[in-house]
Amino acid sequence: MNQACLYQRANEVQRYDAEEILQEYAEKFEWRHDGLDCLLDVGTGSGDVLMDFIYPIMPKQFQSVVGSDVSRKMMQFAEKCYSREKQCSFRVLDIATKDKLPEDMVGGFDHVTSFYCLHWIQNQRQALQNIYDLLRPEGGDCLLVFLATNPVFDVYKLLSKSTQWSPYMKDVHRFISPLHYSSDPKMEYTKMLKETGFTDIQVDLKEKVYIYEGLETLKDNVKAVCPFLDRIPLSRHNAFLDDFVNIVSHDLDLRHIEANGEIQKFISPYKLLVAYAKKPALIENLLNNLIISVEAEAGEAEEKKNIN
Ligand SMILES: C[S@@+](CC[C@H](N)C(=O)[O-])C[C@H]1O[C@@H](n2cnc3c(N)ncnc32)[C@H](O)[C@@H]1O
Ligand SMILES: CC(C)=CCC/C(C)=C/CC/C(C)=C/C(=O)O
Repeated sequence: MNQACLYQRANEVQRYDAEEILQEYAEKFEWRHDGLDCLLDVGTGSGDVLMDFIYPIMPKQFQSVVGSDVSRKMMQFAEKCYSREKQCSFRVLDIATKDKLPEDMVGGFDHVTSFYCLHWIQNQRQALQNIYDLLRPEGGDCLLVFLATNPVFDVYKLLSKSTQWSPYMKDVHRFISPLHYSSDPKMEYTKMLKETGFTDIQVDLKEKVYIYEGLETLKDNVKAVCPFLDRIPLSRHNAFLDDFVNIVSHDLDLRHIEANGEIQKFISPYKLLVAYAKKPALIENLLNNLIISVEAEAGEAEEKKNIN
């Protein structure tokens, strides 16, 4: 991710989706009876999505809203912009960490949200386990929104094969959504949520299209999120972006030129995965596990009976 201010200026599609998803799913959150809810947002970035769309839906006397991100620069930027807001703080946190989570965060949240972050992570199971552990032992819920597929990943793949850019993109697979090539992202993610211990799972896969109005709009969005630009000498950025646009236009055929031949639009068909799930209360979880093991034993006994 590149400069927080650049990202905040070029995140229209992320903002649009966050606002739309929260309008549809906010009512699913199970707020605490005492209203003293704590929410953690994962992959908060520059903070405007958290503060403009999530912060306003918190209960009146909520206890805390914590933005988190693996990028220290993003958290410093968000801190500078929003630290005056009540009960709001920002933490550096790698949601895919295999290390121990910060002790003061484990089991500390009633709700975890994440918007346009989890497709940056290959180890989805580790991220889900960490999200599960960050929720309270007495239960909580999460709303996770990220890209299952996006043409940008196909562009990255093609660019990584070119002699010019391959030296900077040898690890391109790290930046392609782990569900981009999945035949059934919804089933795959539902299975991962179940295996992590989540219940009341609702996973939706939303087919969407975003239209980038003009070449500079597209290039600004690429500059804001493309992880390879930081590795390429500044003097070659324009060449990279031109090759990016050429692939979009000619290889993927996603450019539309208006009749007058001047205005270019770039069409981005993508699939957004939206997952809501609950972490059951400890006792409920124990009962769930007991039911699962009893059912498994019953199944084995039935199989043995049929064999004999
Ligand atoms: C596209 S931005 C999304 C920001 C904001 N949620 C929004 O919707 O505009 C993705 C963010 O995820 C962060 N990110 C990437 N990998 C992460 C990880 N392993 N743990 C936490 N944050 C991560 C990036 O640093 C970046 O700020
Ligand atoms: C036409 C086309 C290929 C558009 C894609 C533009 C673009 C830069 C999409 C970024 C998707 C992404 C990884 C967003 C994010 O993580 O916030």
